[in-house]
Amino acid sequence: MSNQVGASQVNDQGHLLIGGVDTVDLAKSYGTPLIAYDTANIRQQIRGFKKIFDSAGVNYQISYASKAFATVAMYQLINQENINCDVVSAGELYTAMKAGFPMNKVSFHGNNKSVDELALALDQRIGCIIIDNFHELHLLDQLTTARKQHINVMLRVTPGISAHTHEYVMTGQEDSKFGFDIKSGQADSAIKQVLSAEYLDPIGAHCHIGSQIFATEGFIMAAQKMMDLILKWRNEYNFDAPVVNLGGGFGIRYTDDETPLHPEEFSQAILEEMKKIASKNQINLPEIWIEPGRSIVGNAGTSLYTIGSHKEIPGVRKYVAVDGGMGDNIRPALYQAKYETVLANKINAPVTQTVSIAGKYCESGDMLAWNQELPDTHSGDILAVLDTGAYGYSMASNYNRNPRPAVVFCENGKSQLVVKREQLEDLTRLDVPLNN
Ligand SMILES: Cc1ncc(COP(=O)(O)O)c(C=O)c1O
Ligand SMILES: N[C@@H](CCCC[NH3+])C(=O)O
Repeated sequence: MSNQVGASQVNDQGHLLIGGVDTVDLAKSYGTPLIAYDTANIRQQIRGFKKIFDSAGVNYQISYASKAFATVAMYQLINQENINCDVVSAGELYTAMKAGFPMNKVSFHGNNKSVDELALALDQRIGCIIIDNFHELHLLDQLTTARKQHINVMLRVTPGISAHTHEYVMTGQEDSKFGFDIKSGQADSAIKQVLSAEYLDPIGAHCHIGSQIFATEGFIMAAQKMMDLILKWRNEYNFDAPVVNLGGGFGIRYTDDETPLHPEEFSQAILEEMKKIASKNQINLPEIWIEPGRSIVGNAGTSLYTIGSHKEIPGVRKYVAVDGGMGDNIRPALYQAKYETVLANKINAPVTQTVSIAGKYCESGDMLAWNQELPDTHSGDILAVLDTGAYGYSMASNYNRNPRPAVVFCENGKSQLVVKREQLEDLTRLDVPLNN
């Protein structure tokens, strides 16, 4: 059994518990594939990020990067925990609206926001638009001028930091599609344009160096670059940026050999560095924003599947196939992401085999996990893939016309369905038959 499952997560029948709920019961009640969240874990992560800033009494915002997992119930939970969120599309913004999330606590990211998306953000009077490029700056200037409507804006800049992570999720390096480049002076031209735009109210600068980052060094370097930038803006353009947003990217443990930092450690490192630079330059500490996504929901989610077929190639490999796969978790296929699995209905049974977990999609690359040490497996057993809470459901697809799974929240021994399982009729809902 994986070290990631503690004794408190197993009941007398040897079944895995999530938020105190028996996963075998969850599979029976809601069917599989099913993504089950331990919502106490989500709350604990959020409170961990807040703790250090709260005890230091500084101004800060935790803005949940909702691309990691965005559903109505999730925005409601985030609101219960009284933090902000960021969205990257009209779809995420709409979901937050449906959840009754306070629009003044939303910021909007994206490297190619459409006119309609910007207009929706303005209609909703959201808290802040994080401008990514000159095209967007121009569009937003035109829109706000036509409406005579002010909006808070931040500039997303690329600080030129290459964080050690998968190249597809690196974003802070110079050669990136995101943000205004600092080195070549784009960030400076952009702030000048914002300062001369009547209805754009600049509140600061944003950067995001990448995702699944394990060390604090990258964030410390980012803090230095961002503070250098706002000091330059202060000296050259007389603009005192009230906010420095250092983005998200805080790494989590997916496998036993990974040892990520706790939210408190990331908050502490960022706060200390920002304070040090502010005091060295004798300026007030700006409000610090961070945007964790994965680290808020990643470890809280578990995907439950029912085992179906087995295939053993003697001397080569044994495949165990489950009733989901790349449609509900594309990460192994896309990033070679690694996960650990347990047999949820026989968690204490002795390990007898090394198997690889195959999905049901028509792709050889549709594998969920390789070389897993598991007890004997039979069709009908429930397999749990651990730590799938971030970028699993939010990147789900209907490939092969498989319906997307249901999602439940579990806390204090109770479960609540928060996303229904897609039905076959949902798959053709948008199809238009030929008319001749
Ligand atoms: C601008 C921005 N902020 C925050 C995040 C959240 O990142 P993570 O889920 O790694 O914390 C991302 C995604 O990488 C992002 O692009
Ligand atoms: N989708 C990625 C993270 C990308 C973050 C978006 N900027 C993942 O699953 O790891």
